[in-house]
Amino acid sequence: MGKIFYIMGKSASGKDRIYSILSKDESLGLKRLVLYTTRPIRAGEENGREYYFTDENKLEEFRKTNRLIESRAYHTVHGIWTYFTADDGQINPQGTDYLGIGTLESYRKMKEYYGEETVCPIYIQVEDGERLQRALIREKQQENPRYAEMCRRFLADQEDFSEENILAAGIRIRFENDDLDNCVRNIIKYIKSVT
Ligand SMILES: Nc1ncnc2c1ncn2[C@@H]1O[C@H](COP(=O)(O)OP(=O)(O)OP(=O)(O)O)[C@@H](O)[C@H]1O
Repeated sequence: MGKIFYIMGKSASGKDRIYSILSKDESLGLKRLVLYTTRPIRAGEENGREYYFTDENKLEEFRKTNRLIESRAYHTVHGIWTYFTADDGQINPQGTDYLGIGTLESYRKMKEYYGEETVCPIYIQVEDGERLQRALIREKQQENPRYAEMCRRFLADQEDFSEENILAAGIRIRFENDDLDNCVRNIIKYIKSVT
């Protein structure tokens, strides 16, 4: 049985960067699990790489056909953005290992759907001040920086990823992303230890 390695962490903790490095590592051979979102595509993103950028109609289609594994709606300053995982045929954890990104809540639903032994959490953490600084630098590089949304996410993460919620989700191991290379090395070691 293959594993689904599931990356989680607060905003700007480095999930996308780490995901990108791990997905390219041939020695791991992880297949990318691409989620769906209704949020607008950001500069530098590509449809089908970070996410499938889609709309509410597609979400409803998956819901009606019972193929919606999990969905979460964020009430952003730009309207409601929904992120979701759908059983669209891309996941067949028989021998293949997958790599995905999600939240604590979606991790819980993934465990319900695929079984606890299949879904392995990779929780990334960064000191708050450093993380906010990285978020701001990243936002400034956008064509239309969304500073209010950045702040909203920073505050929302404090609750969503409270210590209580992290422990309740059953997350026991955490990977510190102060130095990216070192963090990735530790994650690779972990992945190889469970596959
Ligand atoms: N170890 C590191 N040192 C310095 N900068 C980093 C490090 N890791 C990631 N970054 C940078 O921090 C920013 C946030 O990283 P990234 O976009 O990967 O975070 P994320 O967790 O995917 O965020 P979000 O959930 O908001 O999309 C990026 O500009 C990234 O290049």
